[in-house]
Amino acid sequence: MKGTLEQISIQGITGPQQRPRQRPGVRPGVRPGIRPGNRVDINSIGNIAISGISKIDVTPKAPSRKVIETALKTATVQVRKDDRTEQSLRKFDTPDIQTEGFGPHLLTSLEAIEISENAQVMIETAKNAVEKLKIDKSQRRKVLEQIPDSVLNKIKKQTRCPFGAVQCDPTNKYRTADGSCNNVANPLWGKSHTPFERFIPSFYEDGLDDPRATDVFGDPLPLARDISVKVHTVSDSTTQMNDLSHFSMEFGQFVSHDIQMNALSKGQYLSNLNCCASPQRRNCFPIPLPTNDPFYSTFNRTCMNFVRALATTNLECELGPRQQLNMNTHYLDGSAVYGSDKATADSLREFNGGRLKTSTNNQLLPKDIPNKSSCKLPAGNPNIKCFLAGDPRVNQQPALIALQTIWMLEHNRIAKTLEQLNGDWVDEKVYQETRKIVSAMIQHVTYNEYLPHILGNQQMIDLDLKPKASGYFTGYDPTTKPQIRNGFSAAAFRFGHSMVRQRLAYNGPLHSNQSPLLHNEFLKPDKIYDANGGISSVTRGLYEEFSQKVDRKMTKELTERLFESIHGFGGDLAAVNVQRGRDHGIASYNIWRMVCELTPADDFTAGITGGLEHHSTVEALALANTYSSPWDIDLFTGGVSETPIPGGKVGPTFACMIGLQFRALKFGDRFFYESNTDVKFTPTQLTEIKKTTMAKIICENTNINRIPKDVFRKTTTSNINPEISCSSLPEVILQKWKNCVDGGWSSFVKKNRCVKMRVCNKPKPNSCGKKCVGSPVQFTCLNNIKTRKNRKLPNISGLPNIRRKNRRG
Ligand code: HEM
Ligand SMILES: [Ca+2]
Repeated sequence: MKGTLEQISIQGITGPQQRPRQRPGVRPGVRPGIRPGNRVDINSIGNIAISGISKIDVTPKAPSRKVIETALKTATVQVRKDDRTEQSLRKFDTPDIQTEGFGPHLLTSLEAIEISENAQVMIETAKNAVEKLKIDKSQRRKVLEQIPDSVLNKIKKQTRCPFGAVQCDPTNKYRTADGSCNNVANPLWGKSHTPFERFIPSFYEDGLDDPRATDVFGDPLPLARDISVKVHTVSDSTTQMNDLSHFSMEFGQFVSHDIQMNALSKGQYLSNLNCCASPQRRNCFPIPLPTNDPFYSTFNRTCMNFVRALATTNLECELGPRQQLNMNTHYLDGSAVYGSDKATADSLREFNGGRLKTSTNNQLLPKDIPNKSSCKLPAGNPNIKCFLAGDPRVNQQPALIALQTIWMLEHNRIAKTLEQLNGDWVDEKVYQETRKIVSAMIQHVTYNEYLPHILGNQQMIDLDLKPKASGYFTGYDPTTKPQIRNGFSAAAFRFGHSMVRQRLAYNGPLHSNQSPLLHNEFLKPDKIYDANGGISSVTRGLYEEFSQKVDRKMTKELTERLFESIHGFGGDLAAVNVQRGRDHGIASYNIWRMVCELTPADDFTAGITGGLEHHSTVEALALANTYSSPWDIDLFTGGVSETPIPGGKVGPTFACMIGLQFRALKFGDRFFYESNTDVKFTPTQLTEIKKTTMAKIICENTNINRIPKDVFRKTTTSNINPEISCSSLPEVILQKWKNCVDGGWSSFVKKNRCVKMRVCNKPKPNSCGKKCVGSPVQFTCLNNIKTRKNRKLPNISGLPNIRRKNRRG
């Protein structure tokens, strides 16, 4: 098995100097990889590839302590020098909204920048050490893995590893704001501001840091923009889906914003790097635009800004390849609504009745008065402001604002009811219980409604992703790493970009439709305030329209006009996706096929095993016209252009990667809503949560009163998915949360002079089935009892277990 990967790694991926000039003719027989079902060990998928790839040769010895210490000294000087260069080039930096192509994905936190400052030294140290020993690029990572802990620990101390210990409260029944302490043994797993995990190791040009750049023949890879033009850009309007609604697209983006936000590099004082003006800077990786570019050449543009993601070490702060930082909690935990750290969470709270802050008659998200989120405000209307939510990208476009608003309103609706039901609950209790319910609802809608449409029923069953019709899920596995995987974030889950329509519909075609082009709506909150817009009309527009198919094609609104302020100067999201994959050292498409137990392509022949097996002729041709070898295909490009699997919307490679990620998010989350862990819902509460549908949540929080049962499918006027009355949709009965506090004890009653006992009777029986905590008996007059044996226990009816236990002593 390993031999197979060895061959491929030599021929396909390890470095230009080792690559043959002819096509790699490898046809491995048995492939290591991922099998469906319970045997999947998500954590070890990377190891399969590591063990295979690293056996290329005998691994040279790890650098000695002395080499590493010298490397560290040099690195420290180097990073300081780089810092000075950055200072001197800061004249090129621009503030957010004045930066061409600025979008809220560039809102990097100060915390991320601080983490990266430390990491930069570690990565430079690693590079210096392997260069000093003249270690081949293909073996650098492996060599660094051999460094003994004693040496590593010393370096870690010197460079102050930013991923230090956290204090956990073992009695906390709720998720922490930053996701820490979810996994008791590994409290940092899934915390915000920690690195993305990897399914398989990185594939950097130099083995550690430089973006993937050369093809299997040693020539430069095709330019990201060329790939976008030849594979991803099409004239709009032709590739509608025939079932899923545009709401499916938007929900995907909302889920994406819950589980990940990549920290991108910034210039001095949180301004933006202008990489076209200063490409030599350490985090610049601008996208060249070909002189014959069909669109940008008209505007004489030759370069598109692109900044690298901030560098970090891995969570263990080891000396190794560059990693990237997730600023959000990795868990699917409602962080897009609540925030990914305590300060943000607090800033969004009313601190009254458990509610979240609102604006505009409690109908809209709170306003960002200092305008830190940098959206575009219309002139002459001072009431219109950008919005605030748990995820800073909320203002990116109105459909996202609408969904963010709906979930915030759902929180406040539930909080109000819980407060009414439980007069004795303080603000904190209402907030946390409501947050627990809302996070559970987000998870339920994702696993019950959204994912089956994307992955198809079979993949849901194979990976045990389907919620049970009733009862608990018992598969919580504290050894499963929940973290978002780099390949998922930088490529696979970006499949949703292909579903984006050219136009955003307000009110929907069944109701006086208005459909402006998407680029006109980027960063604009005004329609949300508008009587003709508003969240109801945006939401209706989403389920009354089809989404675009998941295929290689993306609307020109995204590939030519992303966040444009002047026509011709917008961005290209397809090119950015390709460039981001290279920036993160994501392995090429064929490698991921192998990881997923699919046969890699040796040639561009469509539809046959060993060729582009899961591509149609037209898609294969587009790839053949772009790449010299199928071994070079970028993961985003190769994956998004696969023919969808039966019953799903993405091809087999992305279905595998997305499926495994959501499996990790289910099996590795102690707070997963369906899980039978110490923080579980009561059985009756879980039954209620499972009644949640996205349609009902929309009904509850907008002025929509007729809606299709499945908003992920486009509504029709036939009887396939017709609009029905909101009142006919099942309701989550919040009464099941009434007084759901631990039971209360009666006062102690003395029995037989020595033993006191009490009865669990407040309320009686407890309305949500919770027991009293602690022992019903207490021994107070031990001095009256001669020996334990002699102790006479009272005959407490209904407590047989306790008696037996006490007898055993
Ligand atoms: C109008 C709709 C959308 C727009 C304008 C948009 C725009 C963007 C932008 C500008 C980025 C940052 C790219 C980079 O610098 O690497 C991004 C990242 C991403 N997008 Fe979208 N997107 C949209 C919808 C979606 C949808 C529907 C999905 C998934 C179903 C999705 C998934 C992702 C993912 C996974 C990332 C990487 C996130 C990260 O690592 O921070 N996006 N998107
Ligand atoms: Ca999260």
